[in-house]
Amino acid sequence: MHWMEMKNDELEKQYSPSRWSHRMAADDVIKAHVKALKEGTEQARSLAQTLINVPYGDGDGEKLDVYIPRTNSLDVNLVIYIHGGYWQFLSKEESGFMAVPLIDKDVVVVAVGYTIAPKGDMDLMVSQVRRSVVSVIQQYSHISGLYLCGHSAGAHLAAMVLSTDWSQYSITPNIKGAFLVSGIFDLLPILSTYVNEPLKMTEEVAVRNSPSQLVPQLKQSSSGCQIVVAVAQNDSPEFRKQSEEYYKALEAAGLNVTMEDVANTDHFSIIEQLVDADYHLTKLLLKMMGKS
Ligand SMILES: N[C@@H](CC(=O)c1ccccc1NC=O)C(=O)O
Repeated sequence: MHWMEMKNDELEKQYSPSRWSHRMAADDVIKAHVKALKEGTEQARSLAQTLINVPYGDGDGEKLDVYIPRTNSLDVNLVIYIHGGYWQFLSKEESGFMAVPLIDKDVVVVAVGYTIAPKGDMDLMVSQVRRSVVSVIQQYSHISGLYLCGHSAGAHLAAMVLSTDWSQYSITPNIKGAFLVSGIFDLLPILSTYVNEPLKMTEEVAVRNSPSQLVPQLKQSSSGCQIVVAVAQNDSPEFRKQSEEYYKALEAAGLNVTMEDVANTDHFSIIEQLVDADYHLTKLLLKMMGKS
């Protein structure tokens, strides 16, 4: 069924990822998610050299964390991770969880902070992640490749970075690859749901911040980027459709894109498992960077 034909309670259910997990009750899966991300981040902070709270702008909350490998290699890749949480939950403080297996392969991991709603609005968050990427490139100009990874709302923000008209910025980033994990690429369906309560997006805001509307701009700005659209087997039908349709639009535009339907995962485990070096998506990310 198309989202426009759904009753509001069905639409809200489709956009409540926790209600589709096969592992636990809705409240428990969110609690377990936050716990897993926190513990993973603590582990990474204890094992890696870190730079915490590096500013990328003058605004409140415009800070990022860097997880640094112990290496003498000249071939160092960098992954910028953009956290999820419906643009209203989570922060960079629990977003370093995937650093350990990457650091082991000489990859620098950056976890970006941005101003979640209700303090921040959609335009601000999009502007922040774009500026964070510019700042990282300016500080780490010697890296051999820049990659993006985002989960859920963070996959939306990563897709918005790929869709940037960089003429307004001081440099044009060369993003080699992007992992868009369980993302939302069309914001119109959530306008009438609880998700939009703190965001207070108007239709105009939702349209200008929807990657699905910006595929021609992405084609111009990120034609060389290798894009992976990953979705969980147990994501809701609407979430699965969002990924499928965005993948098809990128494919039709001639972009280098692949779709990964990750078996035995839900909206939360699909990203939590990046703490594990043997997880399918960890291996795929390292393979993309030529590291295995
Ligand atoms: N109402 C949402 C809540 C949610 O998405 C969420 C809540 C806390 C932390 C992260 C979340 N989502 C994805 O990262 C849900 O049903 O899952």
